[in-house]
Amino acid sequence: MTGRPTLVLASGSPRRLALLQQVGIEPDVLRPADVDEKPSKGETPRTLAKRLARTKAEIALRQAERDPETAGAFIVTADTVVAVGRRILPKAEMVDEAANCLRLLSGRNHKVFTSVCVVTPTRAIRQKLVETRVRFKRLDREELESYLASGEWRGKAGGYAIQGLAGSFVIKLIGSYSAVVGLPLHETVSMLQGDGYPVYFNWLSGPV
Ligand SMILES: Cc1cn([C@H]2C[C@H](O)[C@@H](COP(=O)(O)OP(=O)(O)OP(=O)(O)O)O2)c(=O)[nH]c1=O
Repeated sequence: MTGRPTLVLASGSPRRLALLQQVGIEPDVLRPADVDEKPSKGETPRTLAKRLARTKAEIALRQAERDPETAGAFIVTADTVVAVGRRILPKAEMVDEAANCLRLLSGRNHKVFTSVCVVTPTRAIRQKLVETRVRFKRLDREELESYLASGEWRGKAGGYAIQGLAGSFVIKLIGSYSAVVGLPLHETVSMLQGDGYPVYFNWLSGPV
């Protein structure tokens, strides 16, 4: 027993776990919620991020209620979508997809939409959407090829990870850095805290 409510992080993203841990929050259970991430016809990037974060929350809630360890637990889910205008970039799994993404992002502004849901012990679903504008430098062939060779783009929305090598591509960012990595920390913490999760509990025992 930890003396605090149970927290489920319904995500398979190691980045989301690391972000929560960065602010002293240690999920008790990691249980990814699998959803079909394909955009619906005509769906905007913003609507897609909101829909997927919410669907993950609904699935995670159903799973949580079937397990006595997690019934009534806090649940956190999120979804990150990268877009150039209305065009939604894929979560790059193949090198060609990543190359196409990076060519689109090179020398331009793009937007990263991250939506986060918190399911409360009373089973209310709170949700926020964070929009961040990112400007990339122009990437020449050598930069592009070296980045593709690094493999850091794999499994990342838009084919890059700002927390790694691609951090050097960013000229300007307006919004939330943590939201680009995958979880907006300010919004997540304020929702958890607003519903009574003791966010500062672990801070009291010194450096994390
Ligand atoms: C843009 C960007 C995305 N990403 C990652 C965060 C997410 O893991 C991923 C976006 O895909 P998501 O579908 O949001 O998340 P996921 O499938 O990886 O994890 P889960 O649904 O289980 O929570 O891209 C970075 O790590 N850095 C970045 O700079």
